[in-house]
Amino acid sequence: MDPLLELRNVTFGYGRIPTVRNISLHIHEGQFVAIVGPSGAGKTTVLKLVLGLLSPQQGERWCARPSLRIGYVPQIETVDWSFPVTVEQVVLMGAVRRAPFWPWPRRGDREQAQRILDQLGIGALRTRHIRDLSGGQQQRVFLARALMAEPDMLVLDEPTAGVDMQTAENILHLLADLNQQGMTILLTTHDLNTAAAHVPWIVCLNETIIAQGPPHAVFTEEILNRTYRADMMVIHHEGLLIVQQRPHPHTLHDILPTPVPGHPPEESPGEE
Ligand SMILES: Nc1ncnc2c1ncn2[C@@H]1O[C@H](COP(=O)(O)OP(=O)(O)OP(=O)(O)O)[C@@H](O)[C@H]1O
Repeated sequence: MDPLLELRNVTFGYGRIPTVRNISLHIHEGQFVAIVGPSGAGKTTVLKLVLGLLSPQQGERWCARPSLRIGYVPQIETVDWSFPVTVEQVVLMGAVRRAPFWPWPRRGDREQAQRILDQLGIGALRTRHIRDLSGGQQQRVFLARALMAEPDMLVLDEPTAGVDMQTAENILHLLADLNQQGMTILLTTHDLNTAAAHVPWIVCLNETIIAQGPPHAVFTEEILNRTYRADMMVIHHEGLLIVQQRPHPHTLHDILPTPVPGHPPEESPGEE
């Protein structure tokens, strides 16, 4: 089967030096893919190449059809919150994109927005101001906006950034459910453990693709060390894969005070 979208040996740089090199990525219909890698590895850059917001300097972006609709969920940190809008207004912006010549929401659109919000577990927040929501709730609102446009594929930049572990788990679970219903999903994340538990195809990126495959195949110490250029540790526990950076003994030694025998450590100033 042909992929829905492909990057073919793509190289791109913002300046003269390439930011990402020789990226070959196939996204097939119904796939659920996570790009992982350290800060500055080029994850967002690859998403922008997939979205067509950046053009390859070498290689090419190939789409199965020109009408392919991609729903984009940006990093919530990049959104300007001073704009006074309600949850429903944000979600309805997705419908405007779908029918750009009809700027007013139709009753059917309102009902669809409510259905999507209910599906994402935030139906009760419809009239709330977006600024007053938690990070996890805001993330769902932007996911709802993307779904409102009835996309063929969802692209999410760091959907679990800035939320607690439980919320991150819920968001990934929700995306896994959408994928089960047939949605093609590509995301970036720093959260290796949640990705290992929920995402069936992982792309390890650091300027170029170091490896890609199912979590058990790519989350090895060798591949992670090359991806993160750090000493990574992989633990298999009760069927789960747990990834952690190995604590550096010198760092710990530098941080902790050396205890003097016979003298209890002093209490830090300012603490009651
Ligand atoms: N618009 C831009 N102009 C110039 N350089 C940029 C621009 N956007 C990103 N870069 C640089 O390109 C490199 C890759 O950035 P990118 O945002 O793709 O990384 P990332 O893996 O998504 O990082 P993070 O995990 O921190 O979000 C970084 O060194 C960054 O400073």
